[in-house]
Amino acid sequence: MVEGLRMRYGTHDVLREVTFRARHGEVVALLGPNGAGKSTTIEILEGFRTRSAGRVEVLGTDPAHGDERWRARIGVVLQSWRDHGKWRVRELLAHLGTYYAGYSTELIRRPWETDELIEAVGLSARADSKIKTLSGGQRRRLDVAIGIVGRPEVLFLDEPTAGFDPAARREFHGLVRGLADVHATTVLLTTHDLHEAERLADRIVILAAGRIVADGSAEELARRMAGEDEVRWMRDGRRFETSTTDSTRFTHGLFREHGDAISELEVRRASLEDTYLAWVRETTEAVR
Ligand SMILES: Nc1ncnc2c1ncn2[C@@H]1O[C@H](COP(=O)(O)OP(=O)(O)OP(=O)(O)O)[C@@H](O)[C@H]1O
Repeated sequence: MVEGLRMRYGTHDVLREVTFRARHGEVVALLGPNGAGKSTTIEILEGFRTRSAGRVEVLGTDPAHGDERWRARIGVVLQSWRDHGKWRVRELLAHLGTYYAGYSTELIRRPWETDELIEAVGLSARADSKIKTLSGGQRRRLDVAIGIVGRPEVLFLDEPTAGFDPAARREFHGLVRGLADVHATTVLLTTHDLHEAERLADRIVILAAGRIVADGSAEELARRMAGEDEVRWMRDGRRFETSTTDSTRFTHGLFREHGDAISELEVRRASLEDTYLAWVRETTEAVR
């Protein structure tokens, strides 16, 4: 839960009145362009940054005052573990898991059993490999395994698929969906990619220039983001152009009125991406 969150660096407001909520077991994508404030938001929720104002709660606790028990319930996927190249996958995960052993609850046994975890992230074939020999995609899976070894109730992923090829991206989406659907993990991830957010998230929160521009399911946003189509045509040797939210109705009217006099009709539908980019542009210009 985030309410009226603000973050200021010096005189620069990076987050202004940011408010949103993630429900239990939901995948929420924080979507926005570079510099929108996504990482800042996620780092405040992880307890790694101190906010300037507003209310924030993760699992009922203010992250600024989260104790070890709270931290054991949170998973954070950081950048790759480059320092542990000589460790083997199973070895590292078993070792990191020991930190969580004292934090089991009646419902959740911590840590995740090492081989089960390795299988869940699709690394069984590499369980005995040294980390430095993993491919980029496999390394990212290991990063996720490290983030979830304590069976977190909430998982934070900051741009998890940056640098992935399309196949690796799709597999990764399956992994994240599985965590939410099978293990009821609440997931908050950041991305620049509208299509990724649409495919993966139950809810999309669009952030631009430190403000929330929109918040809803992909379908809700698609409905709200139905922007204006462009219609072009020729009549009596003249070129016409208009924008309309209902191009079908408009062209019906056009033919009813002018019939055969219409030629070279063109309809260009606004894509979700056009509207997303327009919203981001408007917000960014408004705060300048
Ligand atoms: N420690 C800091 N000191 C001053 N300004 C900062 C600091 N950290 C971030 N900023 C500024 O805050 C703004 C938001 O940055 P943030 O990293 O949260 O954006 P982002 O949406 O995650 O962007 P990206 O997609 O590029 O990672 C940027 O203008 C950035 O320059």
